[in-house]
Amino acid sequence: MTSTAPIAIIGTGIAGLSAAEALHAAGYSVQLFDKSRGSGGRMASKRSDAGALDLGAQYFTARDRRFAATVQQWQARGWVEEWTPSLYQFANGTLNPSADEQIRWVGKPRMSAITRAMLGALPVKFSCRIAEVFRGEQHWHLLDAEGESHGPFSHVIVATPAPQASALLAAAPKLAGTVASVSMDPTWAVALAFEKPLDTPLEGCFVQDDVLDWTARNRSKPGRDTTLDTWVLHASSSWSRQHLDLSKEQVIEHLHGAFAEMIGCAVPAPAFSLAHRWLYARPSAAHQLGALADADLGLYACGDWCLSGRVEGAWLSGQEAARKLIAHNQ
Ligand SMILES: Cc1cc2nc3c(=O)[nH]c(=O)nc-3n(C[C@H](O)[C@H](O)[C@H](O)COP(=O)(O)OP(=O)(O)OC[C@H]3O[C@@H](n4cnc5c(N)ncnc54)[C@H](O)[C@@H]3O)c2cc1C
Ligand SMILES: NC(=O)C1=CC=CN([C@@H]2O[C@H](COP(=O)(O)OP(=O)(O)OC[C@H]3O[C@@H](n4cnc5c(N)ncnc54)[C@H](O)[C@@H]3O)[C@@H](O)[C@H]2O)C1
Repeated sequence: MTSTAPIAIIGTGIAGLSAAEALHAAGYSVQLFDKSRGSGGRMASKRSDAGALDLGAQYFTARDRRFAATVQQWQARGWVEEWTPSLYQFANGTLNPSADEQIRWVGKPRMSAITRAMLGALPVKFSCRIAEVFRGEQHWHLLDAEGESHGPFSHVIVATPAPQASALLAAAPKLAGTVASVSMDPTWAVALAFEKPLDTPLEGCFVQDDVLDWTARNRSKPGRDTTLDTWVLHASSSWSRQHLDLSKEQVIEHLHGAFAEMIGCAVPAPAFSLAHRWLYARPSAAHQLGALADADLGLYACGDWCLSGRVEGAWLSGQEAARKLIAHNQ
């Protein structure tokens, strides 16, 4: 397809932005869309009375050579820093230190700093939920939830969680079928902030119990607001699924209780609390899809669900979508 129309990218999480960066660097023009008010998706940070809180991705590792090289560049630009928490694990009702040698990265001063910087000056429309992707005679067009049409576009990259991608890929039934077979698990996240620091050295903890999966001292990450002692708690996938429709107040109460039982020090009532439900937090299983493409049509899909369900997998999937698109147009 020869065209000077831009490429539409739906989703400004790390996968969509990874694809956007690669395409922009190769000389293509892109137009991004996101239903949210800002970029980041599951790497977004919530601004709150207790400062910015990382409610989704907590840190990320870089095991792939290409991703590791990119993270080095991010570090050189001041977008990320190593986080070296005092790590614990909680299993069989016992809390134990669990230090390791793994390098863990976080965005600085908040997780969303990475996608904010990647977005730079690329054209984007926020608060724009795309409801339909359809093809005209020569080009693609997008219809948003308000009924407004966007286009023309030469290609479309769908970079949303799999369950949100199915409907957008209806023009390519094979891709839509593959996406429909990917299921994703929810995660309830709760943030608690205490006036007085809790009397514990713990800064990150892998939890194996019925309710929790993970807890972290948000303010132990580099560059965070330290006025209050802020904590982020993640419920396990199974608990989250079983309690999907609980009110936020009830979720806070349950997770606060489980946290107090686990942490081994006095936990007062928090000065501040909030809950957030991630409906599509992580793929139920890892896949080896790379990125999906119907290159003849010009429709692509990428996201963490194509690979590992982690920040690294999402970034790699975005790179793969861009690579496939560029290769087909050479
Ligand atoms: C609670 C939680 C904890 C996690 N912890 C870690 C961790 O510690 N380490 C790690 O490596 N990974 C972690 N992850 C996973 C990591 O956050 C994801 O793998 C990664 O951020 C996914 O990026 P993505 O670009 O594929 O998708 P997303 O970040 O979900 O981006 C998709 C974007 O598409 C937008 N969108 C969706 N539908 C539409 C539509 N119709 N129109 C317009 N826009 C739309 C969304 O608003 C969103 O911005 C965690 C995730 C969660 C939820
Ligand atoms: N809650 C959600 O919705 C999540 C969605 C997607 C990912 N989530 C968590 O992200 C991290 C990232 O995984 P990783 O990059 O492979 O990191 P890791 O630090 O290597 O941890 C992987 C896994 O190994 C166990 N583990 C690692 N280090 C220790 C340790 N020092 N002590 C005990 N156990 C350790 C632990 O089970 C880790 O989960 C990962 O945590 C995803 O769960 C959440």
